[in-house]
Amino acid sequence: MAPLRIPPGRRPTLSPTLHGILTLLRLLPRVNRTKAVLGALGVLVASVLPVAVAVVTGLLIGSIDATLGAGLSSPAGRHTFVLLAVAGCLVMVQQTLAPVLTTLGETLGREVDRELQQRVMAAVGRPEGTAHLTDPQVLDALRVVRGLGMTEIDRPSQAVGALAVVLPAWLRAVAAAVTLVAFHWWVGLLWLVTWPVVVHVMQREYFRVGRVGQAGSGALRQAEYLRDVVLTRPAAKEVRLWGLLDWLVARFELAWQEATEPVWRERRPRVRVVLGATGTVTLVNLVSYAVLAWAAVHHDLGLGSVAVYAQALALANNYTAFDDNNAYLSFAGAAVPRVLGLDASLPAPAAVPGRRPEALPAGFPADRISLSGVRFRYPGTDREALRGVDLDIAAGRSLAIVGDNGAGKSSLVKLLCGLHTPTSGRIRVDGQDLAELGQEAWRSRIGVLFQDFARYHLTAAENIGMGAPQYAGDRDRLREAADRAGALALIEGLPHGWDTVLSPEYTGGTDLSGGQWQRIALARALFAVDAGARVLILDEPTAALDVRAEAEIYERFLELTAGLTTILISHRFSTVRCAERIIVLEDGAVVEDGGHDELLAKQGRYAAMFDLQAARFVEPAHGGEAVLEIQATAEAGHA
Ligand SMILES: Nc1ncnc2c1ncn2[C@@H]1O[C@H](COP(=O)(O)OP(=O)(O)OP(=O)(O)O)[C@@H](O)[C@H]1O
Repeated sequence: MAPLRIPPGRRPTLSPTLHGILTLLRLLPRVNRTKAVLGALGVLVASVLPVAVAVVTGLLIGSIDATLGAGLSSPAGRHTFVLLAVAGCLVMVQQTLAPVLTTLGETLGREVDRELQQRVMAAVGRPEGTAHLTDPQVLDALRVVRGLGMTEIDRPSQAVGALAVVLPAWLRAVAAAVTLVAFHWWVGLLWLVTWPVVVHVMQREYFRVGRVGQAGSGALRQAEYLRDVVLTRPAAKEVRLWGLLDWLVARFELAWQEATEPVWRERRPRVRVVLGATGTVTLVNLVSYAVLAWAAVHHDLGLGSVAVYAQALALANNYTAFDDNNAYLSFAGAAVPRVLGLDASLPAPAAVPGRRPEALPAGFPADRISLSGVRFRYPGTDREALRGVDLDIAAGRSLAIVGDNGAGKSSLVKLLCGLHTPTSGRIRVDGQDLAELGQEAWRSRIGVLFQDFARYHLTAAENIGMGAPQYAGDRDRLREAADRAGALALIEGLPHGWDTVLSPEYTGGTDLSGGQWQRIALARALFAVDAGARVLILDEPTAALDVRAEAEIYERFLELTAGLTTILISHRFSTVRCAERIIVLEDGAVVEDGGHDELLAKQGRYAAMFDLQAARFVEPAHGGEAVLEIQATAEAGHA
């Protein structure tokens, strides 16, 4: 099926920014009509008010001369007082309106975020196929929606942007306050004290709200996860097959509300603080304007001075504490220490006591890897994944680990790779404690194919080259590793060969089958071996391979692993039996240890598992004879 294309739509005749603003404005009444109407009225009043203040202030200045001539109780004097009262009222309304408008904009903005995400989820879920989920144009559009999460306001970059606006405003206000000191020292001082206090109170309030928002980030992440289940490929087939779309959209809304409700609940008491803060500013304004008027009326000031101080007062009011930028500053302020705290709590390798980061000798490990009394519990869990493992792994030999699901096989591998440290017990490599080896040097000695290996949305060359980035540009080495993993023909047959991006989500990219991906991942591990790794760890290396590929690996196992310390994990006994030595892990402990024939002869756990698997390949005769057939196969296996 051809990928869907987003229709280009009507070409905007206006600038893209203006076009976007108009589109958003059209959307607002559909999201919340009441808030949209209130917002429109608020914007109108807030735009007109400063003009009105300027006009009234001008009239006020102009009226003073007449008042001076006719006296305070004359009609001209009363006119001046009326103008003064009107100017004061207008400033008061202006100050109160700003935070109300900010809050309204924020709440409406959140609703727009939710609405857009729900719309996109519904749209992306609508087509029967999934091809559009690999269309770069569609994905580019989806990425914009992904950026609509609440975490946007936690971004330090927002704080930087806010500083660029807030700092000049603060400085202007300080300069204005200093100018007012020349009028009356205490008026200037009043402004110099009032605004920092108001800013501090408001910042504390924003910070508190920001922290509440961050506390809900778990629920928000779940909302984002549910949204992404619909928007991305991995679950796209199941979403359609089981008709999950409506359920996912409803669950998204629940999680979204769970994340955002506490924030809005917490914001309510803020009204008290906001009113207190704006009330204080209003009072300081009233006192300042009254003193200024008094001075003007009593000839203490010339007209020019009055105008200057009046402008200074207006400027002092620019020292804003209530707008979005202030909120961004404090929300990001709450996020930054959190990030720094996390950074500080994760020690750099050099901080591990006793670690010797020096290079390892060539051929390391040359003797053995020894585990003694190794116990391991994943952080935050009660159950032990490994319960006292004692094991000597001879260098240059192959060891297979078998066991039921959850027995601890992959956990053991993670410990050997140094990705986790044992809760107790020790791992030594050629006699040196693994914890004290330089981790970078140790990991360069390991080539690993994880069970859940990564499928990088990068080129075939990069996917393999990542096994040893220092040689990633060496095509001959890459070819050799790919050849040994049985991936060379596959790569050379790709549309752009080695430069093909292994993801259909990019132009010219392509996806691979599970088995093909496994060959790429095996090539990556072998590439690391070619670059000097001496330990090869293969966790389920043939699980997704076809019969022929598996047989190939089986036949070439000795050649592939020659001279290496190989640790093989597999549920496929045809692969396991290639290893020179096999251990059985059960519930986090080694319960059997020996060669394939030895363990079969033992008739223990290994033999039982082997027999069970071998029996599946035997055509059962009819009814009760099947059991006899299994037994016969088991015996044949032992022979
Ligand atoms: N990241 C993790 N966090 C917490 N517990 C984990 C984690 N990974 C594994 N476990 C638990 O540790 C135990 C051992 O898991 P492990 O993956 O080592 O088993 P396994 O033998 O490799 O299983 P399988 O054959 O299914 O791959 C299991 O009980 C599992 O639930």
